[in-house]
Amino acid sequence: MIDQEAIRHAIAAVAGDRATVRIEGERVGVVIDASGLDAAAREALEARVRAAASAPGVGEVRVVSTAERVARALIAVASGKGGVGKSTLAANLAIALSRAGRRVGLVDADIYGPSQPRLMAVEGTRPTAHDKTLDPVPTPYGVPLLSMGQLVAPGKALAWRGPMAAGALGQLVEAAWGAADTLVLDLPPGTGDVQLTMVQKYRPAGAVIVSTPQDLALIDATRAIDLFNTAGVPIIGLVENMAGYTCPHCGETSDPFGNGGAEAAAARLAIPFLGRVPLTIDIRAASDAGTPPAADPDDRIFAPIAARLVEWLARR
Ligand SMILES: Nc1ncnc2c1ncn2[C@@H]1O[C@H](COP(=O)(O)OP(=O)(O)OP(=O)(O)O)[C@@H](O)[C@H]1O
Repeated sequence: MIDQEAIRHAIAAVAGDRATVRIEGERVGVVIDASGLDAAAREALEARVRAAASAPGVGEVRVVSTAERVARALIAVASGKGGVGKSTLAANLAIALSRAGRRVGLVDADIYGPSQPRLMAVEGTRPTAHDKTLDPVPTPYGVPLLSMGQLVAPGKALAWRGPMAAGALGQLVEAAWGAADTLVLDLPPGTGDVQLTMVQKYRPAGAVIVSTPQDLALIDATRAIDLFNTAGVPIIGLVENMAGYTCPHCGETSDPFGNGGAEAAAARLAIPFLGRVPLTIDIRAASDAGTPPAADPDDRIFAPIAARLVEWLARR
């Protein structure tokens, strides 16, 4: 006969209320809640629990720790319509956030035109899977990636209805992201059913709205904001892309669509203005070549926007 009370007492003495104990016959099973412990602390605690459980008469001791759960923030990057540079921004923000110290993964949910594999220089690389869980594809920029484009043939997903797209997105979001604390989510452009289902199902911590100066005039950005308001997702702020044209020859910036419109629009909509990204040939060429400008140590465009996101994440 083993002394169950004594064993429970000994385990509680070393593990407090982290341990859940089950004793059957001469077998002792212990589940340890390892949240907040690093690998070394978890192993040390497991060893102490094992020793405490190994009382006279005990035949077998099994100790398992629940995997450390990482609190992961999902940041949606969205736009009211296509072609405004949402994917470019998502890729560069993911890299800039990583350079700012966050552990970042990038999820490309754009079923209409998944462009992240090209932007992140891993076109043609397929993710592997284990136990039905996808392994994100490493990229040269320290930000692992999973893209709808890696899962389905080009054009196949176009006819998907909201729930199907959200189901596929689930596989990407719930992949083996390991220690990543931030997932940047490149949403499909527009504000239809597909986007709403995705947002409701995977509840991002916050959303970044991308728009061009002319897009703002067309109120597409307002619709994107409405989508998140409907879903109860906070808006982190607005980024103006293709703001002013910087001449590659003389370096001078001109504003064919006027200047300051986005800031005024953000103020009117009562959302923070996160910054402007100029329209430059360099950004286009770098995107096509799979060398995102945010990876450049001299980047002065995306780093300040990422700094505002880091601040927002720390405050929430
Ligand atoms: N600031 C910029 N300067 C120059 N070119 C840019 C800039 N931002 C985006 N582009 C270019 O504009 C095109 C569209 O950008 P991108 O694919 O990022 O837009 P999107 O909003 O994600 O579009 P889609 O709706 O197709 O997903 C790309 O060729 C990209 O390189």
